[in-house]
Amino acid sequence: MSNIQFPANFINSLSNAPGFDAQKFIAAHQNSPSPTTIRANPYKPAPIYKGVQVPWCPEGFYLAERPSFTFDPLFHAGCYYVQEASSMFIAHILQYIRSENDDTLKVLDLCAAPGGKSTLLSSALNSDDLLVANEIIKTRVPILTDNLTKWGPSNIIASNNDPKDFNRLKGFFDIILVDAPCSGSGMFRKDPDAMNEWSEANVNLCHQRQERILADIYPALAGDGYLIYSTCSYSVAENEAVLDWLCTEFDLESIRISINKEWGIVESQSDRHKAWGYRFYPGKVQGEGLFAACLRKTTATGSNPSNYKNKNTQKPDYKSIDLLKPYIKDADNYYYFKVGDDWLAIDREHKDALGILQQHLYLKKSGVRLGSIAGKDLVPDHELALSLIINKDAVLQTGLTREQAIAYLRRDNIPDLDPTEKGWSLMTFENQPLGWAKLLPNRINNYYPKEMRILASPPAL
Ligand SMILES: C[S@@+](CC[C@H](N)C(=O)[O-])C[C@H]1O[C@@H](n2cnc3c(N)ncnc32)[C@H](O)[C@@H]1O
Repeated sequence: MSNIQFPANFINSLSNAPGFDAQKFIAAHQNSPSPTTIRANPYKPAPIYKGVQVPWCPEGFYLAERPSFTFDPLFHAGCYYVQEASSMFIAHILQYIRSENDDTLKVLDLCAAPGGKSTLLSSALNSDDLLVANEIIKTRVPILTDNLTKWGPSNIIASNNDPKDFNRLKGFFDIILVDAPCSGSGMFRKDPDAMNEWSEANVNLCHQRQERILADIYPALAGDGYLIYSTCSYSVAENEAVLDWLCTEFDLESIRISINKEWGIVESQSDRHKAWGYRFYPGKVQGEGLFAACLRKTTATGSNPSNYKNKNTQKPDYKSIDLLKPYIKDADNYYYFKVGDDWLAIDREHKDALGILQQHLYLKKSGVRLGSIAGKDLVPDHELALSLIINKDAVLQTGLTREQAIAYLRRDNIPDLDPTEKGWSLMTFENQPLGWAKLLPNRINNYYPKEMRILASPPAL
C-alpha cells in the first residue's frame, strides 16, 4: 500500500464529477496497480498470450503480469498493441455506429499520436472505409506512422496538420474522433509524474483548447456524421461542460450508447443539454480514467465530398506497375502512385480521396510504401514487409528463432544463420514478417530501419 499525494485541491475539484467516489478512487490509487492490457491485431493472428477479455472490446486482454514487450518479436511485427483498457471503449462506440450505418466510412482521428486509437479504429473498419490519422506535433508523427506501419492496413493515410487546416475539407468525414489533449488526471495511477502538471488553471486552459479544436474541426464533419469526443481527464470542465458547449454552438445531438451495468462504467449527463457521457474510474472499472461521448450532426447539409475534385494528373506508368504487381496480393484492387522515387499503393476505391487529401493536407503516410525500382528490380520498403497486402509467396522468406529475431531487430549480427538462397528476403518470426534483409554470398545486409531498432540489451538467458 502506497501513500499517494494527489495535487492540492484535486480530490475536492472532483466533488461535482458524476459517479466520483473519493474513497474508492483513493483506495484504487493506493492499493491496485494499473492493469496491463494488450489489444490483438485481427489481421495478424499470432500465438500471443491472451488473458481475460476486456469486457467492452473483444480484442482487448488483461495480462496477469507485464512481460517485456521490447523483447517480443511479435510486438514488433504488429500482432498486438499495448493499450490501456478504458481507451478501448472507443471500439464499443464504433460498433454502435456500425450497427446504425452500413455505408462506407471516411474516418478522421484528429489527435492521433502515438496511434492507439487509430489502430483500434482501423481494426473496426473495412478495406473500403478510409482512416485519416492526424497529428499536429511534427515530432510525434514518426511514432504514429511507425505504429500504423506495424498494424499493416493499406486504407490509412497519416497527416501532420493543425485542426483548422481541415476547414478546407468541409463535410468530408463521416466520423471524427477528437481524443483531445487534456489535463491528464486519468493517467495519475499509471504515470504519477502527470500529477506535477495538474492544476485547476491547467484544467481551464485545456477546456479552452478543447473548444478551439472542436470549433476548428466541426466544419469537416459530414451531415448526419458522428463526432466522438474523449479525454483522459475526470474534470467536468473538460468533459460534460464541453458537451454542453458543443450542443449549444453546433447542430449536434447526443447519442446514448448501450453499456452493460456490470462493466462499472458511469453514465453521466451534462447539466444543460443532458448529453450522455461515459466515465471510467479506477476502482469501478479495470482500467484508467477516461471520458467518452458520441454526438451526431443533425443537419444533413454540409458540403458534399463529391464536390471536391481529385486534380491528381499523374499518368500511370504501366511498365513499372506490372513489375510491382507480383509483390501484391489481389494486385488489381490497388491504385499505384509515385511519391519522389518511391512507389506506393492504396485501395483503388480511395484514389479520389487520396488526390483530394494530397491537395489540402500535409501527408506523411499514404497507404503502403512499396519501394523504388532499380533497373528491373524492386528495392522493397519496410512498409511493404509489414503490410497486409504483401504477396509473401513472391519473395524469399527466412524464418528466425526468437534469439535471431531479437538480433535482427537490434541490427546485430544474426547468430547461426547461413541461408543457401541469396537476394532480398523477408525476415520472419512465427511466420510474421519483421522486415527485410539482403542475403549476399558472404554476408547479410540488415535493412531493419535504424530508427526503429531495439536499443536495449537483451536480458541474460
Ligand atoms: C490524448 S493524446 C492522443 C492519444 C492518441 N489518440 C492515442 O490513442 O494514442 C492527444 C494528442 O493531441 C495532440 N495535440 C496537442 N495539442 C493539440 C492541438 N492544439 N490540436 C490538435 N491536437 C493536439 C497531442 O500531440 C497528442 O498527440
